[in-house]
Amino acid sequence: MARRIAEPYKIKSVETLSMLSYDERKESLNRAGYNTFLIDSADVYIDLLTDSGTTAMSDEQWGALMTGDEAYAGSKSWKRLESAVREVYGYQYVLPTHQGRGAENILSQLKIKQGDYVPGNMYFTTTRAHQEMNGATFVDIIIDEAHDPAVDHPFKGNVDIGKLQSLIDKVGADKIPYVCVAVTVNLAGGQPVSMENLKEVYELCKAHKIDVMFDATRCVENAYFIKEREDGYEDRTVASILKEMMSYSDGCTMSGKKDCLVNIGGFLAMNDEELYIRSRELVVVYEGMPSYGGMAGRDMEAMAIGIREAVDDHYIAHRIGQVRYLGQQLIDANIPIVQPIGGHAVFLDARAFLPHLQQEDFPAQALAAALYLDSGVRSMERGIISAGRNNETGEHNKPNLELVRLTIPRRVYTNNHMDVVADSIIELYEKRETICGLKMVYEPPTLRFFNARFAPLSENGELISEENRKMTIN
Ligand SMILES: Cc1ncc(COP(=O)(O)O)c(C=O)c1O
Ligand SMILES: N[C@@H](Cc1ccc(O)cc1)C(=O)O
Repeated sequence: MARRIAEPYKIKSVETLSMLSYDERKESLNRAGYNTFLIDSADVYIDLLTDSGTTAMSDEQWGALMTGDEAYAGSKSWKRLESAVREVYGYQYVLPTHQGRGAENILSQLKIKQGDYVPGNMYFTTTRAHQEMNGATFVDIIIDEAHDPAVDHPFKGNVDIGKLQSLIDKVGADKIPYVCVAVTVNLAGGQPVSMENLKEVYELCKAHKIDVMFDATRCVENAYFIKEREDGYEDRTVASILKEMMSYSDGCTMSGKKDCLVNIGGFLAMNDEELYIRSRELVVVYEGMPSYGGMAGRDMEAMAIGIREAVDDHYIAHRIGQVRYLGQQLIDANIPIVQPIGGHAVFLDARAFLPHLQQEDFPAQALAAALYLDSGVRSMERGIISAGRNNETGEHNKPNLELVRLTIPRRVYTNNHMDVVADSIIELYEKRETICGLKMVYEPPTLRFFNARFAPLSENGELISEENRKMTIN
């Protein structure tokens, strides 16, 4: 029998969870326009909206907050953060930003010219928004398998080298300022990229003098999958695998709110001195001095420690193990989820869960709302709403993946919480045909998923027919 792994930490401080009744949850969902982004956190029982900034910090991180150097210039805390990034990721130059999109903004402004193309292994919302705002067209070069939730592939985040080569042949290397490789791929289901693929992409790009910039947001999780799944890496530490991964890139943008184990922060890193000098100019304009970049000294202290804690082999094994613990319960109950289970989240396949709904009825949005109603568990739509509209035609973009993301915060919940989530989803699946679709009643022009509002399509205005409301908690 495989031995089970327990949390590699013990709990020192706790936060009480709120447990609303069905009627209270219904009211809250109504107020939020059936959009889980708009539900008050005080009304949420188990919050799986995101793994971003929701990490529980360690006692060492909390302790280090007191040592933060809040100097406007030349902060000691910045020096400690810079050393951690250099040591753990291996890049030469580092600039702090308030979070990941601060780094994306600067990179996109400096590298992209009107009419350029930025290939990437599936889009991410904020990343693509910055690329497009600077005049580029995003081109998806992920392998086809990534668009099929049911296909099993150990490295579903891989770049399709053929697609990248065709784009270079078609538009020319001088129209491609950089290739953006996400490790892991959030919207594909937290799927990793293999070391072999990273090497191939880097070699092809170098042959055409194209830069490779990683979206390193969940790079430690990616390194762990390489250790587990790729020949020759099983005996290596995650730290050494991570460093090798990063050597196949020219720089990265980083949202520290994920794999740096902090609640806020980010950075832009690179090896090219000229790009660094130009980026430093923009950091001053958008973020602050290059020795704090939108972060307090104490935040930089916490991040320097988090960067090192994240590459602890016990931490990362438990982290991925907990996501898998939830996913496996759903697989065992025949619930359709994206397979294999990814690094930061379990993704429900809403189309297969609610086959009676059309994609225009927003099945993933409806399922996320129904899950909240059933048990107070908050998740996030990652489907047609997140994909937005086509800039030219104004039509909805219709992604193949219509998913509900159950994102597990780092070091926050126990496996008992995962059991509660699994029970609720399994019960919802049993009464799935009683869940109706939604119509959008308010649509913001950009990143609409954050603030859009919806209403149930049923005649009586109920999302789940009342007689079927079976509560996990009340
Ligand atoms: C893959 C990925 N890239 C970039 C970002 C942007 O980071 P931030 O939220 O810190 O701006 C996020 C999360 O938002 C992300 O998940
Ligand atoms: N990156 C974070 C926060 C976020 C969520 C949705 C977005 O589209 C953009 C940002 C996440 O994936 O959860």
